[in-house]
Order: sequence, then structure tokens, then C-alpha cells
Amino acid sequence: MPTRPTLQIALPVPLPGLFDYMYQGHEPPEQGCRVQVPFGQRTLIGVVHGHGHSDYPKLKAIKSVLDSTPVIPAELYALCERAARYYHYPLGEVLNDALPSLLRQGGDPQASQEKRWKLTERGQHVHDDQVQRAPRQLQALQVLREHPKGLSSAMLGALDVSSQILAALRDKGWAEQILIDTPMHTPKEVLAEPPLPANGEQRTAIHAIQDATGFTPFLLDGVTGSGKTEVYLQAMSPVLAAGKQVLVLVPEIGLTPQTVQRFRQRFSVPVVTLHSGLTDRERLDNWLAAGEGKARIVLGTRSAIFTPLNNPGLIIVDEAHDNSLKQQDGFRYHARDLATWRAQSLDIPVVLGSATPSLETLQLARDGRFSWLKLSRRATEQSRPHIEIMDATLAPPNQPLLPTSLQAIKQCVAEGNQALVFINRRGYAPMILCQDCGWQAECKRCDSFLTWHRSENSLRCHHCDSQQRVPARCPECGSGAIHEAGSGTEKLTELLEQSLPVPVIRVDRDATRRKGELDNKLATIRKGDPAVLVGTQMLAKGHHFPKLALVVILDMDAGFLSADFRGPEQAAQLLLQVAGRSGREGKGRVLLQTRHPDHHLLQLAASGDYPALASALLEERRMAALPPFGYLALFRCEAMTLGKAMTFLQELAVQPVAEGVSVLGPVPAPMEKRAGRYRAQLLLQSPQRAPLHQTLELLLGVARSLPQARQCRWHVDVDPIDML
Ligand SMILES: Nc1ncnc2c1ncn2[C@@H]1O[C@H](COP(=O)(O)OP(=O)(O)OP(=O)(O)O)[C@@H](O)[C@H]1O
Ligand SMILES: [Zn+2]
Repeated sequence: MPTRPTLQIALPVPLPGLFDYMYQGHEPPEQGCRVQVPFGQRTLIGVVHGHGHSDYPKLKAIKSVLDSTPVIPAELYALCERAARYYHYPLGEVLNDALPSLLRQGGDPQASQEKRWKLTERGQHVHDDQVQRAPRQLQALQVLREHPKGLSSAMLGALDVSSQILAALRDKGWAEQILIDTPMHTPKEVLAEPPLPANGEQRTAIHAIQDATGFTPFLLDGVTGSGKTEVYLQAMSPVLAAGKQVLVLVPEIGLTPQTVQRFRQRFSVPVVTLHSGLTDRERLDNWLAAGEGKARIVLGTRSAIFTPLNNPGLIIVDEAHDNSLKQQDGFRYHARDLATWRAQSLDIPVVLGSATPSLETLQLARDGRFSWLKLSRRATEQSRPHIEIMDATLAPPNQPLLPTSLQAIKQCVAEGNQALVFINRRGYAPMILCQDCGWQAECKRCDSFLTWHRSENSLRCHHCDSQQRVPARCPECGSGAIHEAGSGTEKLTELLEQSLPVPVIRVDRDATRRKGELDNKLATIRKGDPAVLVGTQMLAKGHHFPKLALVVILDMDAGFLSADFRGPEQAAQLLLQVAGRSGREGKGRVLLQTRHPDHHLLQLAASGDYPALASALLEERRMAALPPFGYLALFRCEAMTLGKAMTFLQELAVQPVAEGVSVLGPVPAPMEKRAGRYRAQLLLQSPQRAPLHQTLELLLGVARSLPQARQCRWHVDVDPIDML
């Protein structure tokens, strides 16, 4: 059998490895080009990985080649390969995730072009008296004459020129539609407004970043309100002036119009955004603009790390501690880590900015592997308000707010300011129970209680989204004495509306579901009229509300007491982020209501001394060989019975492992049942990365071949950030 030329294709299927197909054309397509191939009964779109030869007689042939040049350029391809290896996820799926969905579906890598109406050569010579009897055509001709470069249908519509009239002009050969390349020119002067005069610490940070050559990772460790954004902006300036691009990653909630505005306002270069709110078409256009180098600032959430860049000069990750940078399903990558890898292979600087850096990043800075830039003071005149601890056990029964808190809110708004009440729980009340028999409304599909959403008159599970009606009587004993316990954003809003003369603005997922609703609310808040804001963590991060003078924080205890080793770190980060909203342009206060006022870590966090808290937590992590002093990977498995999930993981737990790797479990997951399935997990822990990854490779091979695998869903999470 003679050997024939083949292509190795990475396909979006949950199987490791590449797939060989026959290829008979002249020039084989390059790595990173898309092809269509038969796969079982289906036709799939895959990405070319490489070329080869095979004498295997049954190879199928490539159906078609979709690209003449790679849609995934070499540098981005290498990033995907590294990520696939590290996260033990199929390369074909990683590449598929990296592509905008229109390209995944086989669309052309062509930016959309604007269509404009214009007069033809003939149309330019038409005299008004030729159309005397058609006044609407005359008017259209006049409008088009005034705009020799052409007008879009939308603009013509606004000028009262209908599409029928335009069609009539076209039929006479007087007007035509032409395609225009979306203009994205690079101006000579990149600055559109002067920078703020930087303070000493800012200047040091800006110069350090500007002076860096080659791969240099920075931690920009700056307290809330210290002007990190100003540092990014000024550090970007020379990069843009040198004709290069800057990639900026922000958490989902950080990508508000104001953030985008700050970048657009400062620079005159084209800025594009990449996030889930875009249409597929917009996403593709922006992706392509970045790849062609037309877009000079690319501002996006997590997945924007997979944007092709033509001439990158700097990568910035804002709020780098934020959990939304880690994808929590499918391909579970951490965009912060990928940003560092990418900067390394591009040999450019990368800046991770945070007021509360993750312990992983902090340790890299302590070890000198990241340059540590510190901003210790607020950029405005104000000092950070300190956090006053209040004993919540003193609250009257069924009252979420202490009388002193309510008093402080009243005083705050009476002085013409705004107050924020932070509670990380949406809905009216987190529990419904029978006072006679103690029955509680639980989700039938999850190990969790149902939250009462009073505005919708329903009980909802926040884990599986299932809904039930509120029962009039206790389903157990028939008693009518059904009451709620605890409070959520809805109840607090109602309570505050009853006791205050100013508007109460609720910001949570439910109250901002409609498009534009969040932006509207944020705009209202920024206007600064006296108001009380009630919000979840949607209000905690990044926002700059000039008139916010008081923050009251309810119910942060769970995080500090959590059994998850990341619990206290995450609780402290959230606490300091929320507290950081207060008093940004005037005097500010922060009240923390807690049922554990003596808790050591909580006190440390409240003192505002994040470095001290981090040191304490890092010491605990070191003792337990937990990240950053050890590495973790978690196998999660879910099945129709707990037994099946446990058996599957048990098969893995008995396999031989590389030296130094400990296998813990399997154990039922902290939330054992979720959405009707039972869940178990197996933890691998190792002081070194290499043996952990060797072991993972081996266990994955075993897992894929186990017959039990068909009865469960399982995956591996490398560097998991939550243990639920
Ligand atoms: N050098 C400066 N002089 C005057 N004002 C400044 C300066 N730098 C920043 N500011 C202002 O300080 C405020 C806070 O800055 P910024 O939002 O960048 O802080 P941040 O560190 O990103 O805060 P957070 O971590 O809370 O998001 C902004 O209104 C900004 O315009
Ligand atoms: Zn549920």
C-alpha cells in the first residue's frame, strides 16, 4: 500500500488527540486553517494541525478547505496548544472555543462592510427639472448630492428618503449601493486628552512598566481608589504611540460603559470590546479588527485572551484576583494565567492589577518572580474609611439592619449623600418554613433551600433554577403558619423604602435582567442624587460613585467560616472591594454587621490590612501544602446515584500515582445533590507540578476507558478555585 499525504485535524469532540484525513490538493493548508471533514454521520469543522503521510487504507478525505490563510495565527495557536496540554482538554475543543461562533459555524473571516448609497456618474448630471413631477425623487437626489461620499440606508431613512425611492433611482441608473471598508484609521496623535498628573507612587509604577523590555510580569498592588486605571492608561500611551496594540482583560461586571469610556476618551486610537453582550457579527468584526491590527486597544472579558493580535505590546489584567477570570465549565482555563503565558511567548510586559491580589499572585511577587508595584494611598485627597465592626447578634428579631446602621443610613441621605447596603443574596428571603412542624421549603433536585422571590410569588432554587409556587399551607402538617426567615435584596429594598424618604435602587441579577437596565441604574447612581443602593456583588467591584459616603455590609460571615480553604481569602477580597466604594470623593464610613465580631481573620480583614491577612493565610497554606505552595487538580463526577459517582472515582483512586502526589477521596461533594444528580469528587495534591500532570495524564487514560464512565458525567479541573 503506498503512503498518501494526510492532514492532522483538531476536531471539537471530547476525545484527546488529532484525526488524520486524506488530502489530495496541491498546497496543503497551513496550521490554523479551517477544514470540513466527515466524522461518523456528521460533518465537522476542524482546524489543521499538521501534515503527514499514512498507508492506512480506510482514511476519509477532507471535504473542503475553508481558509487560505490561518484564522488562528501561529502565536495564538501555540497558546491554545499550551492551554490544552496544561488543562488536559482536547486541543480541538480549545481551538473551537477560541474562535468566534460565526467562524465555528464555517462563516467567512470577513469583516462586515458598510453599505452606502451614492449617486452614479449619470445621477450626478440629472437636472432638477427632469424630476419636477416626482418631488420625493427630487428630494432624494438633492440629499445624495450633498453627500458625495454616500449615506447609509439608516441615515437616509432619518432624512426621510425611503427605500422605495432609492430603488426607483437605482432602476433609472442614477444611484447605486457601494461597499465601504469600516474605517479604522490610526491617528498621528494617540492621546485625545491630557493624562492626570500622576502622584509619586503612580509615577514609579508607570515608569517601571514603560521601561520594561521583553517579558516582564508586574503585580500592580494598589488599594481601592488608588488610581490603578490611571497607571494602566499612562503605561499604555507609549505602547500605542509606537504603533502597538494593548489587550486589557476585565471581569464581566467591570466592562461597564464607563470603563470603556475611560479608554475611548483618553486615546484617539480605535478601541474594540469583546464580551458576551455582543452579537455574533459584532464579535467577529472586533476579533478580526484585532487580528488585522486595526483595533489598537482590545478590551474584553475572560475569553478575550484568545483574540488574535497583529502587533501586541502590552497585556493588562484588571481586578486580576477576580474569579470570573476562571472559566467554570467546559474548558476550565484561568485567563489570568493564560495572559502571563501569552506575554511570555510574545516577550512583552504583563500587568496584573488588584487591590486584593490573589495569594498565588502575591506569592509570585514575594518570591521576586513578579515585579511588585504598590499604590498605598487613594489618588483623590480622601483616605480610605476604616471598617467599623458591629455585633449583629444585637439586632431585633427578624430585622436585618441594626438600629445604628439604619440611623447611619438616614443621616447619610439627610446630608445629601448616597448609602450602599451590601447583601450577597438576591430574592426576598432565603428560607420559607412552617412554624408548627419545622418543615422548610427545599429544592427537590438539589441539596439546598429555596429562596422566596416575593415579586414573582415563587420559590426558586439558585442552583438549578427550578421554580415552585409558594404553598399556602405547610405540605407536611397542613398548618397555615408559614413564615420566611432571613433577608435578601428584595426584603431590604422594601424595608428601606418604608423608612426613608429617598429612592432605593436595587442592583442584583433579577433587577437588571433587561438589556440596558444595569447601565441605566449605574448612570442614575452616578448622577449623585441622595439615594440608598441595595446590591449584591454586582455593586462591589470597580464602580466609582462620587456621592457614596456610607457602605453597610450584611452577612459576610459564611465566607470567613467556610470549610473551603479559599473561603477567607475570597471573603476578605469581597469585603475590601465593597468597602472601597465608600468615600471616594468625600468623607466615607463603612459598617460591617457580623455575628462573629471576635473572629480573628474577619478582624484582620476589617482592619484593612490586606497584606497582614494575606500573610496569615499564606502561612496556613504553606503548612497544608495548599496553593501556592502545592498544586491541585480535582476530578468531579456526577451520576444518577451517589454510589455510581463514587465507584467511578474509586477506580481512579486506586491507580498508581507519581511520587509526591497524594490522592484524597473520593468523597461526596459539599453539595451532594444538584439538579437531580449526585456528585462526588477526588482531589489530587502535589508539591510539584510535573508529577501532578503525569498522574493526571495517566488517570485520564484510565477514566476514558472505564465502562462506568458511560453512566456518569465527569471532568478534571486543574487549579480549581472552588471545591463545590
Ligand atoms: N493622579 C491622579 N490625580 C487625581 N485623581 C486621580 C489620579 N489618579 C486617579 N485619580 C482619580 O481617582 C479615582 C479612582 O481611580 P481608579 O478608579 O483608577 O482607582 P482604582 O485603583 O482602579 O480603584 P478600584 O480598585 O476601587 O477600582 C478616579 O476618579 C480617578 O480619576
Ligand atoms: Zn435546585
